[in-house]
Amino acid sequence: MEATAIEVNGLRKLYGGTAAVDGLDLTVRSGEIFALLGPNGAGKTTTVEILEGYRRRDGGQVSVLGVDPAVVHGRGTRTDPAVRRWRERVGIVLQGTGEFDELTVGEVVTHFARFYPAPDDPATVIDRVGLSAKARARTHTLSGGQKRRLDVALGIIGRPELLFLDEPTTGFDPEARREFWALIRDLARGGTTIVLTTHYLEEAETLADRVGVITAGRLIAVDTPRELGNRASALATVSWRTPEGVWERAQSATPTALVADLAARFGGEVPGLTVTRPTLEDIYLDMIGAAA
Ligand SMILES: Nc1ncnc2c1ncn2[C@@H]1O[C@H](COP(=O)(O)OP(=O)(O)OP(=O)(O)O)[C@@H](O)[C@H]1O
Repeated sequence: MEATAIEVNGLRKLYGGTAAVDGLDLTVRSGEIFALLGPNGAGKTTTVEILEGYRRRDGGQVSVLGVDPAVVHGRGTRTDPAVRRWRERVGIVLQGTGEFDELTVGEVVTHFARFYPAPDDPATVIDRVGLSAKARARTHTLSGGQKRRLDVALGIIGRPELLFLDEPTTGFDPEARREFWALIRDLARGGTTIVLTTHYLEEAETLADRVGVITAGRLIAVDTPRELGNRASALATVSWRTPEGVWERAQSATPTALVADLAARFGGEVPGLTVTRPTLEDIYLDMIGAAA
């Protein structure tokens, strides 16, 4: 397996002369969960679809599992064994399986399994995405969240090395989202590299080894969720309640010293004490605000 799953240098994509992706550099390591964050229209989907081989690019170098995805656009590539082999190694979670409305969940997953040389067992995959109770239901009868789970099942049935998920948990209820996160972690533990786009900062924080922030077609920051934008060393906010019942708050670079001081002042327990650092969402919003 390559140490680097995805390498992108100077990627450009123009729509009618306007750059939607404008010199984007990106490296995704094999085996990591990488989350792409960015406001609406930043260029996330365009970037991901170029990596998947679904869109052509106008400039830059791209390597996905050691292959330039642009090969899929060449003549006669549908039948080229090397291109087919690459496609089998890359899993994509598409939105919607409309044309299979009349088939059951089990039939659709079994049908997709036939496209792959060494697919997972359809019943196991249906169980993993939490759709066992719906295995015999026609897909047009599924709820929005259940359809999304089916999309995920179709993305992983071929046991891909690299899985792309574009806003995978939109429309999920909180419990379904947590189950989905467990599934993604499980896939990553099994060695699958995962690239996801999301607008849920909690999702990025919980799942991602690293996050990348895209604004205006460029990657402006990459780091672990804990370290992004110097988050780990950002000022902490300490708040507490005075004996008179008034809430106080102070920002501090040395919150431990402040808390020790308060403990001494109160002679023990500090009423209502909390120490917080900026959330990933705070840092992210600052970052895209500054880039705008
Ligand atoms: N087929 C297209 N034709 C013309 N412009 C397009 C096309 N697809 C995307 N764009 C434009 O490219 C820019 C980037 O779009 P993209 O879908 O990549 O953003 P995104 O970061 O995925 O946004 P979102 O978070 O809303 O999904 C936007 O300004 C969009 O209007």
